[in-house]
Amino acid sequence: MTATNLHGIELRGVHKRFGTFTALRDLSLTVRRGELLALLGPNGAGKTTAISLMLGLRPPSSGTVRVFGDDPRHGATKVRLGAMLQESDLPGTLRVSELVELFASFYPRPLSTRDVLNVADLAAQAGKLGSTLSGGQKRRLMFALAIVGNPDLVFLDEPTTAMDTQSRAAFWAAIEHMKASGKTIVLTTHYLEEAERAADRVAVIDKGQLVASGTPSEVKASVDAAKVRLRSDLVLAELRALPFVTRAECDDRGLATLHTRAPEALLAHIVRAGVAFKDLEVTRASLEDAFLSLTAQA
Ligand SMILES: Nc1ncnc2c1ncn2[C@@H]1O[C@H](COP(=O)(O)OP(=O)(O)OP(=O)(O)O)[C@@H](O)[C@H]1O
Repeated sequence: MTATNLHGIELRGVHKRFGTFTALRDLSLTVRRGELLALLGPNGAGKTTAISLMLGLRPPSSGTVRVFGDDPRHGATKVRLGAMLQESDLPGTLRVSELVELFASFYPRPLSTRDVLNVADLAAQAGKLGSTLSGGQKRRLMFALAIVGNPDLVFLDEPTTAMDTQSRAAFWAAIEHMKASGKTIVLTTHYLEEAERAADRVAVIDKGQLVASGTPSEVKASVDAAKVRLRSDLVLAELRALPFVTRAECDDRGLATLHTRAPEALLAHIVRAGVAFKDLEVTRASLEDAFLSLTAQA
């Protein structure tokens, strides 16, 4: 097996232009087999465009896209992929189970309709017409259609939008199950706490460019990852001069906020220097804080 084949997906120097507008700029990204990658970015960042390239729905303007070492537009690769896109029209005259069966017929080794309806929490709606489903049920149906072909690689574009708490829990349980069986999953979401919990790696795209990638912890550590709050006799200039401090503020009641990537080292220095302090509070950045900082949306 070559190094390329070890990758589920490999994008190299990908540009995608729509007329004069550049939606993706020099995007290089790999997704390893069996991992869950969360593609994050503000509205219009280029996430859906990137997914459409990985699915082979569109060619890149330049650069290369490989899925399981091959062009995703090849038929042999296509049948290994499943996708749940943001907008999809379905024939409203077919029942849920009929739609699942129809999609199953496109694939060489599909899952059983019964299993898929159970996994997607849709067993109770099996006899309903597609057009009569609620918004959340429609998302669950789209999920069912994405997985019925038993794909090795699944793309899920904002899968949990419109799902209620119970559907969301069922969805994440299904994802865990798919991960455990070795599937590769790429999803986009605006729910960063979900990405933080479920993703092996995240990639943050802003204005068509990759601005960060790595495990959620690595991405958090790439920004001012923690805030240390305390009261001391140090004045603002002294606080700012402390090692490991990237930024510092002080409110009018003397409570200082020190931004740092190394809260432990900063505190060790403060203690060693014999600085007296009280009201200590250390807060780690969430993935949401890192995202806002990376995409300058704060
Ligand atoms: N077919 C197209 N023709 C022209 N511009 C397009 C086309 N498809 C996408 N774009 C533009 O490319 C940019 C990226 O769009 P894309 O849908 O990939 O963003 P996104 O990150 O998925 O956003 P969202 O979070 O809102 O779904 C946007 O500015 C969009 O208007």
